[in-house]
This record gives sequence, structure tokens and C-alpha cells, in this order.
Amino acid sequence: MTQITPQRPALDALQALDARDPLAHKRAEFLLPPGVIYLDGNSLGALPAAVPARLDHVTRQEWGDALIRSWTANNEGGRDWMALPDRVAAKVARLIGARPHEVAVGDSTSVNLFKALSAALAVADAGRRVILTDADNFPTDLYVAQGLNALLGGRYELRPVPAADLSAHLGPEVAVVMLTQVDYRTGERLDLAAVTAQAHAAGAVTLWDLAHSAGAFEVDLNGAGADFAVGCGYKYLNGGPGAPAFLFVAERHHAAPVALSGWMGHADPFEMARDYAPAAGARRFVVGTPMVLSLSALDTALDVFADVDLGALRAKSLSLTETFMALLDGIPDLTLVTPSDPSRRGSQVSYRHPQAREAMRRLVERGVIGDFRTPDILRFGFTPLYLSHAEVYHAAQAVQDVVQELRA
Ligand SMILES: Cc1ncc(COP(=O)(O)O)c(C=O)c1O
Ligand SMILES: Nc1c(O)cccc1C(=O)C[C@H](N)C(=O)O
Repeated sequence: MTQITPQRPALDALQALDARDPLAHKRAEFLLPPGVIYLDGNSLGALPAAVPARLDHVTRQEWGDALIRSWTANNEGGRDWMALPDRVAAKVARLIGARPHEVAVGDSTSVNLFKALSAALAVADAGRRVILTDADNFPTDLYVAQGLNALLGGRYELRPVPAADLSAHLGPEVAVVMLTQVDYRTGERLDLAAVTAQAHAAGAVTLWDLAHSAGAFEVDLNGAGADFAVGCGYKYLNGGPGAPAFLFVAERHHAAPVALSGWMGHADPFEMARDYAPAAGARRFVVGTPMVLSLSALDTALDVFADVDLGALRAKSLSLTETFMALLDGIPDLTLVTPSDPSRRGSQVSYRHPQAREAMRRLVERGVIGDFRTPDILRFGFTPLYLSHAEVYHAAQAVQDVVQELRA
């Protein structure tokens, strides 16, 4: 087993950091299995302890007993299902620097990408024909843009370029700049404010995918003047598998056409009017019947953030990722692909390894749960709400051991 050299953080020093951690108490608000170090909250967040009781209440009382009355029952108390998407939207808004009426919650991130990109193209300057994106963007972002463009008769060109070269490609032909803020493989974080300003200076509209941002660190969409954004409910927001996603539309774009104009985004759904008239604000981007069970889980999951200082969240995230990188510095066969500059890093750390798939299999067998991502990436996500520095130490030790085993 490779020895940890003296300049690497020592366990007792990390335990001292944990003792001063202002977020340490949040761990008790999650149910995590014993013997597991969970470094995959960037794929599926852990279960918030209050969620099972909420789901039990929603199924037995709200569904089982109140039945259809729950759609509107107790709306004075703010518990009616009809308004659930709006209540959840308000909780998400705080985490992404938006106002509640600029956020819609529902559907998957992919579907929200479709809605947002349709609207973004509609408000972009007519005559511009390029959708500029990161060549390494998450597949669904690329596929949705390809599908929408085909539907629009191939009017646009989806132009994938390396993230590092974006500014060089911001010409007068660019309609929309569609980017994921934190790269799902490398964990590289783009400067949302700076890129938004560059895109605007070039006359383009921005669409951000915040899948690996929301709930991992503070995002300030309005501070940056961003136009559109989407993100996942099941990663750092801990809403559970398949949780509803969110869509941000800056107020100045609320008049943009609604591509998926469903009755739940109508100004008065139960009027059953023949023609679509949009609801106020981003609620118009809610399409069909709200997914009450999963929205309820997300609603309760978001309460975990109520007393969380987002600056402290970012500080702890950086401390955890920094610690992990320091512990694994110089380990043979591991090539760091995540930027060591903290301002360019999200809340994950990734390494290339020649046997990454097998290495991750062995790690998971030992209870250290991360991800393998093709072709050769070991990916570790760090959720500041439920991870300690001591766990990071033990996880890094397990990585060293597995890497050493595979060399033998
Ligand atoms: C950047 C990014 N966008 C979107 C998604 C997922 O979209 P959906 O929830 O529609 O599967 C993911 C992960 O699954 C992702 O990493
Ligand atoms: N969305 C996922 C799913 O439905 C099954 C398994 C994994 C996922 C993921 O979240 C993948 C993730 N977006 C990633 O960054 O790799």
C-alpha cells in the first residue's frame, strides 16, 4: 500500500476541519447506508430523511383520503397540488439567483432544454443561424438541439466547439450559446457571468444547463443577466430518482413563444378554453399535470437548503475537492483532469486511469461509490451537505489501494 507522504493532509487535521464545519449538522438530515462513502451525489443525490414521511403523507392522506380534492383542497394553507410546481419553483429560485416567477418546475431536464432552446431561438435576432455549444456537452443537450433543429427544417447549425475556444467563435451569426456550466466528465466550471457577458456583447442569447451547479454552489443567474437555464432535481437538489427538473426564463423573455403549450401552463386551466392563453410568468412553461409524488419529494428535499448559507456550501465543496486532490497528488496511473484552480472547478474531481472501469468496480465493492464515465474517467462528486473531510481521507485511501492493486 502506498504511504501517505507527510505533506498530504493528515487524518487528524481533517477531523479538526470537520469539527469546525458549519454544515456538519446537515448530515443528520440524510439517510445514508452504513459502510458507504457516497461520492455520487452529482448523479443521484442521497435521500433526505424527511422525504419518506412526506411521501407517506402524500400517498395515504392527500391521495388515499382526500382523493381528487387535493388538487385544490386547503389552497389557503398553500398545500394544494395545483400550486405545487410554483411552491417548488420558489425554493429552487433562491439557489440559482432567480425570482420565483422566473422558474418553472416539472418534466425532465431534456424536455426543459427543448422548451428553453425553442424560446431562446425565438427571441434571438432573426437571421442568426448558429447554436454554439461545447463539443463535450452532455449528450442530451446535443441531441435535443439536433432534434429541435430537424423539426425547424434544419434552419440552424449546431456548432460544437471546445469550451476553451468559445469566445473565438462568438460571431454575428450566433443566435444562442448553449452551455453546461460544469462539465459532467472533467468537472470544469465555466464563469457563468463572464461567458454570459461575452455572449451578450456578441448579440447572442444564453442557455445554461445547471445540472451540476444547482445545489452544489450558489448560482446568480440574474446577477449575470442570464437569459435561460435548466437543471436537474435529482442531483445536488436531492429530489430522488427522476425528480422533476427546472427551467429558468428571465422576466424580459416571458413573452417568448411557448413551444409545449399545455393546459397546465394556461392562465386558467379549468376554464377549458379552446385557445391557449399563457399563465403569468414562467408558470406558462409547465406543460401537463404536475407529477405530485415526485414534486412532493423534491419540495421536502429542498427544505434541507432553507438554513444553508450558500457561501459556506461553496467553501466546503472546495475544501473537500482540494483535500481529495491533495491526497491523490502524484499517485501513479492517475491523471487529474479537473482544474486545480478553484474558480474553474465545480464540486467533483475526475481522473483518467487506464483501467478506470475496473477501478471503479473495485471501489464500489469497497463501499466508495463514484462513477465510471467513458472512455477512461473515474469521477467523484462531493456533496458538501453530507460529506466530511474524514470520509474524503478514507475514500482517497481506497482509491490509492485500488490503483496500487491494479499495478501489481
Ligand atoms: C449536464 C446534464 N444535463 C442533463 C442531464 C440529464 O437530463 P435528464 O434528466 O433529462 O435525463 C444530465 C445527467 O443526466 C446532465 O449531466
Ligand atoms: N440521469 C441519470 C440516470 O437517469 C441514470 C444514471 C445516471 C444518470 C445521470 O445523472 C448521469 C449524469 N447526468 C452524469 O453526469 O453522468
